Amino acid sequence: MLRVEHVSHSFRNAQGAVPVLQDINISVSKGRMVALLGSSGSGKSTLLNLMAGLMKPDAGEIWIADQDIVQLSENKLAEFRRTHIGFIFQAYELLGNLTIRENVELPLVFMGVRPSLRKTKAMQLLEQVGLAPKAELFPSQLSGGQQQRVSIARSLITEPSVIFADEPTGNLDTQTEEEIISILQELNQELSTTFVIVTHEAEVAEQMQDIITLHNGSLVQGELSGSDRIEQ
Ligand SMILES: Nc1ncnc2c1ncn2[C@@H]1O[C@H](COP(=O)(O)OP(=O)(O)OP(=O)(O)O)[C@@H](O)[C@H]1O
Repeated sequence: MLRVEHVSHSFRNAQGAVPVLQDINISVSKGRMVALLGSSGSGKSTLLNLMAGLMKPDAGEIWIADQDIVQLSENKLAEFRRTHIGFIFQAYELLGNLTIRENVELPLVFMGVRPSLRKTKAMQLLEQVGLAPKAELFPSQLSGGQQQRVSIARSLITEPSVIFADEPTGNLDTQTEEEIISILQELNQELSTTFVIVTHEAEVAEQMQDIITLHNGSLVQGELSGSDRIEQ
C-alpha cells in the first residue's frame, strides 16, 4: 500500500549538502497503524513530508496506491494528494473564520463536491469523532483536543488511502493524548484507513500496530513489528 524504496535526502546550506535521510526502505500494508518514532532531529518530519508528497527526495521511490509519487508532475502530485492523502498537523491548522463543519468540508470544496453531499459527509465524520453537537461553532470555541478531533475528521473526508499525522498529540495533555489515540485507533478499525503517525514518545508509539524507528536519518534495524509480536 505504502512503500518507500531507497529514499535519501539532503538539505543544502552555505557549507553544502547536509544528509538527513540515508537509504530508507519501508513497507506498510493497507489498514495498518504505524508509528514513526525517533528523537528530535532524527529525520521523522522530513520522511513524513516526503511520503505525503510535500517534498521530493533526492533519490528513491515512494509508492502509494500503485503510484510512484516521486515521478508525478507538480499538478498531478497536487491532485494525487487531494484524493489519496490525508494530513493531521500537531497544531491542528483549522481556519478560524470557518465553522467546525465548514473546516471538515473544505477538502471536498476543492474537489468540487456539491454542498449537500459535503455537509452530509462532514456531519457523519463529526458524529464519529463525537463533535456533531458543536458543528456550527468556530475553532476558537473548542479545546485543543476537540480541535484535533476536527482536524482528524477533515483528514478523513476525502476517504484517503493513507493519513499522515505529525505529532498529533504533541500539544495535548496526557489524558487528551489518550483520547485522541483511542479515536485514531477506532477510526483505523472502522474505516481500514492506513495511518502513519510521527512521534518522539515511545509510550505513544507502543500503542500502534508497528513501530518504525529512525536514528540519525537511518532506520534502526531489528525492530519487531506489531504483527511479529503477536505471532511470537
Ligand atoms: N529546511 C531545512 N533546511 C535545512 N535543514 C533542515 C531543514 N529541515 C530539517 N532540517 C534538518 O534535518 C534534520 C532532520 O529534521 P526533521 O525535522 O526531519 O527531524 P525530526 O525528527 O522531525 O525532529 P523534531 O522531532 O525535532 O521535529 C535536522 O537536523 C534538521 O535540522
